Amino acid sequence: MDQELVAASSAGVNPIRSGAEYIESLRGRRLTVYLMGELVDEPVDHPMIRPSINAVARTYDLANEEPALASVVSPLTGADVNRFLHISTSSSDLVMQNKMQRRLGQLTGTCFQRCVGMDALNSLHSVTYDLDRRYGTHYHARFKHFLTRIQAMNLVIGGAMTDVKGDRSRSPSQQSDPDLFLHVVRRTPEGVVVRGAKAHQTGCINSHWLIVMPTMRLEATDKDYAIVGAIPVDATGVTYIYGRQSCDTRSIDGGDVDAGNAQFAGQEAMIIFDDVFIPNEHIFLDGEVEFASTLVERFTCYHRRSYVCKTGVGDVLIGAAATIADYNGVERASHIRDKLVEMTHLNETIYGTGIAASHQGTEMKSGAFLPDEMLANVCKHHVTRLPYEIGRLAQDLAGGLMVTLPSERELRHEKIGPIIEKYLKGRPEIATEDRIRILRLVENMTLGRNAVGYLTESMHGAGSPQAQRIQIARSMQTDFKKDLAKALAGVSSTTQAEIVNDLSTYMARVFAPLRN
Ligand SMILES: Cc1cc2nc3c(=O)[nH]c(=O)nc-3n(C[C@H](O)[C@H](O)[C@H](O)COP(=O)(O)OP(=O)(O)OC[C@H]3O[C@@H](n4cnc5c(N)ncnc54)[C@H](O)[C@@H]3O)c2cc1C
Repeated sequence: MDQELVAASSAGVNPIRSGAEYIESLRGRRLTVYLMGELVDEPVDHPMIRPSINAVARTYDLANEEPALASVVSPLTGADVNRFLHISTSSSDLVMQNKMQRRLGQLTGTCFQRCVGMDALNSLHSVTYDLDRRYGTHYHARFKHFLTRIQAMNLVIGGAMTDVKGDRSRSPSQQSDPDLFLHVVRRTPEGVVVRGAKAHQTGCINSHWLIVMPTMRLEATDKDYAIVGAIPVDATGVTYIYGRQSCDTRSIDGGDVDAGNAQFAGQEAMIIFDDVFIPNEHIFLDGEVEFASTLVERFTCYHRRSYVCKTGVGDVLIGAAATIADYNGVERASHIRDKLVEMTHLNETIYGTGIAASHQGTEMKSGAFLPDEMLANVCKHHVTRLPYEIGRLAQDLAGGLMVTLPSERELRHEKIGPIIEKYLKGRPEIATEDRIRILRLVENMTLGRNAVGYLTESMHGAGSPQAQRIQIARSMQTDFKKDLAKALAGVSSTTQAEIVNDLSTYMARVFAPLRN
């Protein structure tokens, strides 16, 4: 076995052959992991982390249970390797990746955390090759050597691309704090030292190695940010700050009902790289700024009338989305403004149908007025859909941080708090805590406790969507509409005047004279 690689990754001395062996390979690594304001002693045994480890373990077991689906003969080792570590060399390979992904989704019902790594490996294969051809460098051979060893040991790779990014309107070298994108701070003959932070990192604590990559197109002034390298998960200087997921503490409440899926879960954490050394043999791009975009491009791919109440809630959500765009420094971007216009358009569509239902109310014999039945049902039917789209757009504007933020305990933590303050900064003049508060509000309204009212209650309150469709079908006067069409097309002898005289039910309300 490759003792150097084993030592560097703290995995066992033999290749990992099963999910159980994979779980054992993660023990005793002495990672620095903060969760809910405390250092985690052994992530493998933590009840909030373990379901995510179980999901990765399933990728190993599937390779044994269905080898044709989840393993493949590697041209690098000549042996069977897990498909997540294989470089696709045919469209069939790519198709088989998708089939394996679909199956694992069926088996775990969650994110099994290995796709970013797989996609990073596949994109780096061609990027390092093209780099060498352009510059006469030797990245491709290095990369293949690294991958061969990873395949032989059957390890998990995490793909660390997304930087914390600070003010989104500024490039890496224009940020008020240079560490808001991972960059090289020192060079030695043996390698480079990097500093920065990567956000939303899927399965990073469950991996053996991380591959850090630039997150966006870079300019000549961003040369030190153009760095791709492999880092063992337990490298000196690496700290993990675990993300909170909505309802995550249900896994420590006892029982296995309320968690919904007690066995499997995803995992995201923020990774702090505090002067981490990468030796030359694990560097796959260094300074070739124009290849950053090549890498990124190759890597990358929503109550009837009274439910107008939801438009008030929607106003708050639109305000939160506009605020986070402001805090991120992107408020003037045309697509951000357009999404705010779209959110407002959808919100006012609910209001418009609701207020029209009331406006077109009819007097009952008691003297009381009844809202228009058709329009009230159309309003509620919109409510079963449009808040979801408004929420989707709010999540779009919020960014992924709303679901991967560390807890308030980390924010208040003596040691980790200042790191959170530094790395979760958006526009420099905005307090990090204010940015976090708005992101938590969007999370609360679209995924947390108040999503109960804004989303699921909108779906089912005052009747589930089908109840409105039945009412709409009853009032939609299709025969009247057919007659209109037939008269104009000349296939009927009924005149327009005769049809107009036949107005009834909903159409009678539509054309009723307005009363002052
Ligand atoms: C659950 C989850 C798992 C993830 N796993 C991984 C992982 O394993 N590895 C990894 O590297 N990344 C991972 N990501 C990160 C993912 O790629 C990012 O969330 C995504 O790229 C968006 O970045 P952001 O979250 O920083 O949002 P932001 O960049 O803050 O975007 C918020 C909004 O601002 C807009 N915006 C941003 N910048 C600009 C600009 N300059 N001009 C105009 N508009 C702009 C965006 O279009 C969006 O509408 C994960 C994310 C999530 C939510």
